[in-house]
Amino acid sequence: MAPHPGGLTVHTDVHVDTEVHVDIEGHAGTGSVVRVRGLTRRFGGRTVLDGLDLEIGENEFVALLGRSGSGKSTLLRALAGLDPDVAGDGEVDVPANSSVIFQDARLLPWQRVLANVVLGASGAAAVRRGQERLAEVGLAGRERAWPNQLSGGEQQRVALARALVGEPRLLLADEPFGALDALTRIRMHGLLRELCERHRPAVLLVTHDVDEAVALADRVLVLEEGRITVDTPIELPAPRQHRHPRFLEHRERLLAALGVTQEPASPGGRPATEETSR
Ligand SMILES: Nc1ncnc2c1ncn2[C@@H]1O[C@H](COP(=O)(O)OP(=O)(O)OP(=O)(O)O)[C@@H](O)[C@H]1O
Repeated sequence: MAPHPGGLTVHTDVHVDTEVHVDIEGHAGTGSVVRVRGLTRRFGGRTVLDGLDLEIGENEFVALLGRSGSGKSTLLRALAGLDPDVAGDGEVDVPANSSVIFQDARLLPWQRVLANVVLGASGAAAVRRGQERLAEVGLAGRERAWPNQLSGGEQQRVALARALVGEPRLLLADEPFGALDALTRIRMHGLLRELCERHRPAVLLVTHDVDEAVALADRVLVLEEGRITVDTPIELPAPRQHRHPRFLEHRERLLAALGVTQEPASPGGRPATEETSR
């Protein structure tokens, strides 16, 4: 993919202990959408990110796992430019055209669904793009609804439509399906993959759900003690079946890396129909 034509360079040198460089630019020639070197984040005396390195390629779907409190959201916030206080002799390079989605949809309650998707943009082209994205997330015909007339899953679909309306090069997602019931979550997995295959952003998905990571990602990372300690490609035939032996192998290895001891597989456990359309 060609470098983003509207690439913009912003240097935010934050002098806390030392300095960190946050470059938001086109990355001509690097082949990476995200490039992080030596990122450190401290809260008081506690070091949460400790000289972390990370690279994400064009169109790559990366999932980030880690125990609770390991710093996943802290990393995502730093990449999203939402944390002015990152410190260290580090570099964070992310594209200017990035989007973020969170566990809660964060829609504006006083704006109708379509206005929430296009957020401030006006004109026929913006409206058409918004309508297209809404149709892609299965909400055609709901453009004039108010957010509180939608279910939690539908609101999250609107958030996804909004995140993709500007064709971002990078989509940052912080536990976007964490608040949804199991069935809705599986449907959203299929939808997210489909949309990512169509719009081709690079994705960093923060999740605590190992199955979600293995079902969706091209690569899974584990964050531990401030650094990426596991970086593993996931190669599985599509559609990904949760009961495929290689799915279970990845799952076991990642659970072990997270320090979770597995119970023996129960025959009546996960339904055989669970799959993700990728
Ligand atoms: N603004 C803040 N002030 C002080 N400490 C913070 C702040 N934000 C995060 N922390 C601390 O940094 C650590 C990492 O938090 P973070 O939310 O990044 O973890 P996480 O891996 O996303 O956790 P979870 O999976 O539970 O959401 C935690 O110990 C948290 O208490």
